[in-house]
Formats: sequence, structure tokens, C-alpha cells
Amino acid sequence: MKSRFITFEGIDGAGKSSQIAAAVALIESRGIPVVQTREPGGTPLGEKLRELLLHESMHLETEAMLMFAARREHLAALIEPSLAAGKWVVSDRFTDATYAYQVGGRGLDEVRFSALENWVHPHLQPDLTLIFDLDPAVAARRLAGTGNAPDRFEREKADFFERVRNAYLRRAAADPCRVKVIDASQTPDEIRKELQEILLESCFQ
Ligand SMILES: Nc1ncnc2c1ncn2[C@@H]1O[C@H](COP(=O)(O)OP(=O)(O)OP(=O)(O)O)[C@@H](O)[C@H]1O
Ligand SMILES: Cc1cn([C@H]2C[C@H](O)[C@@H](COP(=O)(O)O)O2)c(=O)[nH]c1=O
Repeated sequence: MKSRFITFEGIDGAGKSSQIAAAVALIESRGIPVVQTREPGGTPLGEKLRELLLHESMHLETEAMLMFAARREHLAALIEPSLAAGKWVVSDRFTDATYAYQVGGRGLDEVRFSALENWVHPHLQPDLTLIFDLDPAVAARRLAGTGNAPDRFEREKADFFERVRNAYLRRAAADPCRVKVIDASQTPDEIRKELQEILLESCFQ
């Protein structure tokens, strides 16, 4: 079976991380080798950039370029070799997150975003992207319930997450074959079931 690149997206606290393990388990249950990774991060250098991105304040364009620098390394060191070896790759975030957070949330110029996207991965796009869509007020309550100290993005206000959410939905509307939107206000079991149905329909044919 052809290798697949699957990405999970959504505003902070939407619940995507909780469902990635279920997706990976389903793929493994079919005897398919799968690599689970995340952005920013996924490589030793990418994880160092993640620390900076999540905790240091910086200019918007610096932030966008560092996201793509980490992604360039991620593609070269992990994503592309894994796909070439016939493995499937499941990533917690990819370029749709830069569109949602830096373009939608922070106001990065779309032309500059597209230039970076076309430079870093002119041909590769995920085979399937799952957007966990949730009201920012509900996501904020979920995050508060974890008791974890919020990072630089998680400290943003509701209007920032409204813009991020709307940008994700625009991205989904622009590419409905690749991008599927999941109602993340459902229970974890309901979401797992819907996720399984989408994976079976989109990837295991
Ligand atoms: N469907 C759900 N209903 C209620 N609570 C949920 C649901 N899914 C996840 N949670 C809880 O919400 C919190 C955030 O979940 P999770 O870490 O999966 O979100 P996330 O989208 O990965 O966030 P981040 O992007 O900030 O890492 C966790 O405490 C988790 O147990
Ligand atoms: C890839 C990517 C990520 N972000 C933001 C989104 C999140 O707030 C953090 C990552 O944290 P998570 O707990 O691992 O989800 O980074 C971004 O703004 N732009 C991006 O391209």
C-alpha cells in the first residue's frame, strides 16, 4: 500500500493529541509501519527551535521563518525518508498550522506565507489532514483543566483563537478532498469513531 502522510490540526486544547495515539494504533493494527511526530519539532534541531518558538517573544516574520526552518529539517531528516521507506507518517501539525496561526492569528502576509510554503515543500502536501474544530472558550476550559503552565501561544486571547479557527476552516474549504473537519465538541469516543471512519475511507482503500 502507498505510504501516507497524515496531519492533525486545531486550536490549542481542541483535543487532537488525545486522538493521535488512536490513529497510530489503527494504522499499526493493519501491519503498517508508522512514524508519529510533531511540529514544531520532530528532529533534535526542530525540538530546540520549538523551545524558542513556544517561549521567546519574536517578530511575526521571525516566527514564521523559524516554523518553516524547523519544517525544512523535519522534511529532510524524518518525513521524506520515512515516506520513501514505505512508512506512514502521522504529524501533530504541519503547514496548515502556519496558515492558521501566523496568517490567520497574527496577520502574516499571505504572499509571504505562500512563498515559504512553495520554497520548503513545493510538491509535498499531506494526503489527509484532520482539523479538530472547537469553540475557543471550550478549548480554553479544557487547557485550564490540564493544570499545565501555558506557553506563548496558549496565553493568547479568545479573539486570536477565533481568527486561527476561521483560518483553519478557510483552509478546509479550499481543499475539501484533503482536509476533513471533525467536530471536537463530541465525546472522545464519538471522535475516535468518526476518525476511524475517515481513515478507513480515505487511506485504506
Ligand atoms: N473530546 C473531549 N472532550 C473533553 N475533553 C477532552 C476531549 N479531548 C481532549 N480532552 C481534554 O482536553 C485537554 C486537551 O487535550 P489535548 O492535549 O489532546 O489537546 P490538543 O488539541 O492536543 O492541545 P495542544 O495543541 O495545546 O497540545 C486534555 O486534558 C484532554 O484530556
Ligand atoms: C507547526 C506550528 C505550530 N504553531 C503553534 C501552535 C501551538 O500553539 C504550538 C505547538 O504546540 P502543540 O501543543 O504541539 O500543539 O505552536 C504555530 O503557531 N505555527 C506552526 O506552523
